[in-house]
Amino acid sequence: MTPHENDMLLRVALPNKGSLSEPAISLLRDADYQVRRENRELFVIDAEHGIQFFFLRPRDIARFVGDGAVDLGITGQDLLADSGAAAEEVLSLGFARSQFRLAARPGAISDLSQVDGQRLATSYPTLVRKFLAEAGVQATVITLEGAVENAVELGLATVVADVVESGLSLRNAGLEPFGPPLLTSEAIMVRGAVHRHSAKAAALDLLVQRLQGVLHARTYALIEYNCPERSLADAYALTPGLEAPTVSKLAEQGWYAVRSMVERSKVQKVMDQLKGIGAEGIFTTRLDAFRA
Ligand SMILES: Nc1ncnc2c1ncn2[C@@H]1O[C@H](COP(=O)(O)OP(=O)(O)OP(=O)(O)O)[C@@H](O)[C@H]1O
Ligand SMILES: O=P(O)(O)OC[C@H]1O[C@H](OP(=O)(O)OP(=O)(O)O)[C@H](O)[C@@H]1O
Ligand SMILES: [Mg+2]
Repeated sequence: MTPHENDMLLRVALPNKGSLSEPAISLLRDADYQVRRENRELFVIDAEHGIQFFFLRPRDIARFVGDGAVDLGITGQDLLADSGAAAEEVLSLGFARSQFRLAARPGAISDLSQVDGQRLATSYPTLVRKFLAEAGVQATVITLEGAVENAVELGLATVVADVVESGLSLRNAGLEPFGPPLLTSEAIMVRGAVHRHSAKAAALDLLVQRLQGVLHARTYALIEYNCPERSLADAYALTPGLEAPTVSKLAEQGWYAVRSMVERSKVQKVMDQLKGIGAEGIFTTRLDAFRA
């Protein structure tokens, strides 16, 4: 492919390391895109789908999308907020879920107002400065690349503001979160201003549709059961599905077969409840792929 032909390709930025990288790549693989990196390539071309995938630092992705250097990218809501980029969120991806919290030594600081006049370490200075300004709190913000929790032990700061998932990193550093989370975050797909009628728009729409399908297939299972006529209304309420359950008459008088989508995380509970209203032969099937 010549450089000119590359101009026709949709440019998609993928995180090259960190918490977002592996799940982002496996999401695209599940949607049948060619994102295999053999030798640490900086980009790969999926010619079949008209896409050039760039592997970039997670922190730079929102900016590249906002600037129009790439058309689409996977990043985190917190990274997008910190970048200040004009990128539009198009899809939540359901991984890299975290909160962004303030933390300090237990007993030292327990309330946002006490942050006033303190030294605060973070890797998200723009996000933190905005939050502090809105809260009317003044603090000296110290920007670090990572391992922010160490800043207190090192005497660099009394407060940290960082990503918290399990809370283990904070506990290991002898720190405790306080105050409300600055935000909750998860991985997202962001887009810039792709022209609606360009060839790229079709590739973009297809990609978003496919990813939505994979996410749906990961979230839902198909549930099927036999239900006595008297319990049908209860059954619909328990398994409303995405639109409506499919119901067909069984050969046995007064019985119906019901098929519906159910959230995977709720399968066992829904089965208990279906049993409770007299349903029988209840089973679920995992979805490989899904399209609304
Ligand atoms: N431990 C974690 N659990 C869940 N999400 C996380 C975790 N650490 C970071 N994230 C999220 O991952 C996204 C990417 O952050 P980042 O690139 O800093 O990842 P990282 O795993 O911290 O990588 P690095 O090793 O480069 O610091 C952010 O949206 C952040 O909220
Ligand atoms: O609450 P936890 O489950 O412990 O996860 C949160 C930690 O994970 C990330 O750190 P990472 O390992 O990416 O190192 P970093 O601080 O250098 O980014 C994040 O920056 C927190 O430190
Ligand atoms: Mg990190």
